[in-house]
Amino acid sequence: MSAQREMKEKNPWPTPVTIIIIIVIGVIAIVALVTVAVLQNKSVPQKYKYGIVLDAGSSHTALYIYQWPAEKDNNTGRVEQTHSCKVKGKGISSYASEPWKAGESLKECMGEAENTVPKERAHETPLYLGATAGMRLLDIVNSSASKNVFQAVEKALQNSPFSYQGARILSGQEEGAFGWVTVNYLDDRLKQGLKTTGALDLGGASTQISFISDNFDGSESPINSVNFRLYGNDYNLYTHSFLCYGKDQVLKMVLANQTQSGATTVLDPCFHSGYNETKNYSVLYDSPCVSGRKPQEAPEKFDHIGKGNFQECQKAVKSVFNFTFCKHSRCSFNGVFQPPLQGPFGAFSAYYFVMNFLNLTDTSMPLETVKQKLSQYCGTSWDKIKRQHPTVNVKYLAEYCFSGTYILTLLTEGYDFTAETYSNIKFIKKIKGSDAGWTLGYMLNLTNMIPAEAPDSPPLPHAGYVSIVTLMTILLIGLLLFVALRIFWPRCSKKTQIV
Ligand SMILES: O=P(O)(O)OP(=O)(O)OP(=O)(O)OC[C@H]1O[C@@H](n2cnc3c(O)ncnc32)[C@H](O)[C@@H]1O
Repeated sequence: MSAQREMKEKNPWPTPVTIIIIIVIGVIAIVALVTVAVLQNKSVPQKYKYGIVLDAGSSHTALYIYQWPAEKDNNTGRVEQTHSCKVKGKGISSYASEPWKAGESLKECMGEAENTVPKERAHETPLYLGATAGMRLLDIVNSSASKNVFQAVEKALQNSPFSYQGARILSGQEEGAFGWVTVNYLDDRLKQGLKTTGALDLGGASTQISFISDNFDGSESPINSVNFRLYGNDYNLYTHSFLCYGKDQVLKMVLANQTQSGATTVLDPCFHSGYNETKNYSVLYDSPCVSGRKPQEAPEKFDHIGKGNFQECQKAVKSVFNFTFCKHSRCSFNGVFQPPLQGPFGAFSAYYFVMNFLNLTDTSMPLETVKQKLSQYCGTSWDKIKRQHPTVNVKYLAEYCFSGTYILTLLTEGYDFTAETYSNIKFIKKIKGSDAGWTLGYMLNLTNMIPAEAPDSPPLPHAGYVSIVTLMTILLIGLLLFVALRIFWPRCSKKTQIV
């Protein structure tokens, strides 16, 4: 009896039971923590928000749908293109005489947008339409026709389930700057504050060049300067848009230069030998880029006959650039200021379509070789070209010699890329699944998706945080168990000895 009392005084708890309880609690805690960690890190179905931009270009309209993670609205989620749709037919500016058709033309792509954006998101999905050089030109020659086209387009878009935010003509400066934002956003250069890529955009009616130059602070030519503060970095961008220097308008200008005498036959070095089409003077001179030069005594039609000569084509193309006047320290052409070229460049839209067709996107190829290959292509007969490419749109096919020659002339003579700096250009269509062009930059700007300051980011990602808490708790429980065993185990041993 006294021995039993002594034992109870020395060892007041039922030691093995306590240990078992501690172990069970410890195991339950570990299982609970691991379960929480696993569940927290399990991917849940992503919810997205959407934005839609219609690019109403001179040659055609395209619709782009962008998406970004819904819970990352605070400017940290990545915006990506999820769908695009090419509107059938020509650009909206071609509907000047029957504006209602401009609205009608958008219906099919708007239908695709309704099928892509989840119904419950539609009412909060912003929808924008931006028109570029085609509408800029129409606005110059016939501003009331331009207004009518916009009215028709607005009517069609207002009837959509999306949150329509308006349709307007972008300035050339905006087109250049937003193209630059798109390229650098998609390359993750803005968020990380990396050196930026310049943007070269070739459309049907205008062309843009935009880049950051250490030698440009905007003071020499303020109209070419756009200032941005993005993710905490300041950018002073040089940008210029050349209206009428898109490839369709330059083709008109080159042909206009060759038809000044009002000839009935034009032997054109930029078209393949064997090419022969009868064309209308009125169609050739219907644009404000050439209309002032229409010969007075022009017949109704002319025979456009190909000669297929690259060197002569280069001369013909060069005639549309004016290098004779420059009131600045340096100019590209037509008296437009341009600082020295700097950095890598992404060249997209028609730059890519044309160079890709010609198999000339590899800019590590010496410039001379590129010219030789193009010269060979231009010298190929029209019959052979058609036979080699039976599925390619004949209008494009007939123009690739001219278009390639224009691109090389614009880059080298116009912008001053040399044999050395030509390799700084990369011909691109898409970056990480999104088309290169002004539309994404435009939407990012209008939805304030790029903050001026770098957003505060947590020191650890969520998964890392959960893992560390789990690890620390396991270590703590282990330590507790260890201490408990150290305290109680000797007593247990002693107890057996006593008993
Ligand atoms: O910016 P603007 O000047 O308004 O023009 P756009 O928006 O219509 O210009 P795009 O980038 O859509 O197209 C540029 C040009 O490339 C032409 N184009 C489109 N696809 C092409 C292809 O596969 N091959 C050759 N040319 C193509 C198109 O007709 C235009 O002349």
